[in-house]
Amino acid sequence: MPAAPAVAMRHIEKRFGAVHANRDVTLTVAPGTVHGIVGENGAGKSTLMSILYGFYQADSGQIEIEGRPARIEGSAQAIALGIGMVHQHFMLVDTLSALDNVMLGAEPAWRLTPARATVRQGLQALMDKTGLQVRLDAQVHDLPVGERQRLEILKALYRGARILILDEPTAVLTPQETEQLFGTLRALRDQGTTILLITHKLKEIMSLCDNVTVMRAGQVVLDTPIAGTSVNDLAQAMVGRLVHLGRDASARAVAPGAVLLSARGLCATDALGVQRLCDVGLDLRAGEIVGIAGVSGNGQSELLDVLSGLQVPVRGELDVGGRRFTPARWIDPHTARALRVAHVPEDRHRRGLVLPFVAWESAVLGYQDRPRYSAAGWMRQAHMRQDTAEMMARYDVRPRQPALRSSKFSGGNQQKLVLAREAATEPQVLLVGQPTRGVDIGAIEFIYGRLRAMRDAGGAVLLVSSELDEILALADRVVVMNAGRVAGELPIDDCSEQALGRLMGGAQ
Ligand SMILES: Nc1ncnc2c1ncn2[C@@H]1O[C@H](COP(=O)(O)OP(=O)(O)OP(=O)(O)O)[C@@H](O)[C@H]1O
Repeated sequence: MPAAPAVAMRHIEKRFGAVHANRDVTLTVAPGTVHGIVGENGAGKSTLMSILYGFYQADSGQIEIEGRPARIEGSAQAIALGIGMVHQHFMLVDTLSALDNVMLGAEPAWRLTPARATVRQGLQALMDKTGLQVRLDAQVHDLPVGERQRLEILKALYRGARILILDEPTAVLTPQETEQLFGTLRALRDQGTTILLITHKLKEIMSLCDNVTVMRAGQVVLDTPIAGTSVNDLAQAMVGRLVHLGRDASARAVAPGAVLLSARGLCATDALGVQRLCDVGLDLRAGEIVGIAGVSGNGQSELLDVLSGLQVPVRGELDVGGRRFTPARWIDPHTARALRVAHVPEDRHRRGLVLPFVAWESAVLGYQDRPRYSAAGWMRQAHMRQDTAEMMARYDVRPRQPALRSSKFSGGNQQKLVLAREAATEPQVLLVGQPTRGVDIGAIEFIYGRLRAMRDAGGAVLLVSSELDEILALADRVVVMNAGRVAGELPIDDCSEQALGRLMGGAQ
């Protein structure tokens, strides 16, 4: 007799007010397999997994775990059933050590906290078995993202997870960290763990998963073994049409025009005084997209921060909008906007939006003192709402509700809202970081179209992305950063993954 499914969710229904997030969803996951869940932003993937983890309760439907009916009313019950979840935004306490993070909340209610030595021993054994290496005594805020994620997985396994849910685990990882994670997940699967993986990266689904479920508008539209499908089939099932994400050869930029932004000799340090940018110079011309490639953490984020006025460099010069800035009087975000320099930040939660604000408030952030939005000290809310509704229609932000809190939109829809806001002022220079992180392929195609349109209208776009495919699809020339310096620059026609990879690794 075949083993019972590790997870069977049947006829799951979930509504949030008017939003029908899950409609009659049935999902069956075989034990010891990696099961992918894909779908557009807002398709209902996170909702379904949150129901499985007890974070939300379904309005109706049944759940069976390893063949037994289960009522999961909270994460404690999910954990008791052997379910673990690694969220997109990690649930760790930054100021505690890795070891303390595992101990926190792991103690059973009926007895005292287990001794540190016992937990340490248990974790060490798990690390040896799974290859998930974490420095247990380091404080979480000192750990790189990949190591924090390993800690989250380790924490779930330590609590006995046999079913592991990962929500877009690679969105924040470098390609190397992604490879490492996949190695671990394959090993865990071979040891019998069942893995549910939400991702927007269809190549990842093809390389890692045994089966995949595609969701669209709250429903399951395809459920298939990987062997019977392809990236194109999945894309078509997700968005209902063919998607083109490659280079758009027919729409190459005309020859670039005047220099719109010029930076020279930028040097910047972080809060601890460590040098992050070292003598970086850059010109952005009208009608070009300049891609900044590099392994994350090599100065790209600091470059965006310095150019957008969020950070003052220790040395360097910036010419933009007919003005020159030096560290004594550096550009600030307000001035940047006045000079038609817009910024789509890498971290939409911390810098792009104010999550408790409703969408129409987030959609005018930074622009609220424009005459259209403020008169004699009063906010002109009607204009803000009206413009937000138009932005939402133009950028297909779903649900189209300007009065919904920003936090209630799915990640991809939040991203579209930020981009819509920054594009609304028709900037001359657009500084954009990780524009499609967590965004579905249909929306990626749309965002690529918007960025190209801004370039074709004579704007200059600086694109920082950790996705090499994205840079190759969009950029007209590519600047590679390594250790805070410009390691080299290549016109797009000379860019191969190998050539870029060499520069990213520090070769000249
Ligand atoms: N707490 C909530 N209150 C109101 N609406 C919600 C809530 N959580 C989710 N939604 C809505 O339910 C729908 C499904 O959202 P969900 O987060 O499950 O999508 P998703 O497929 O995971 O999207 P993404 O890929 O962007 O993360 C969306 O329309 C979302 O706005």
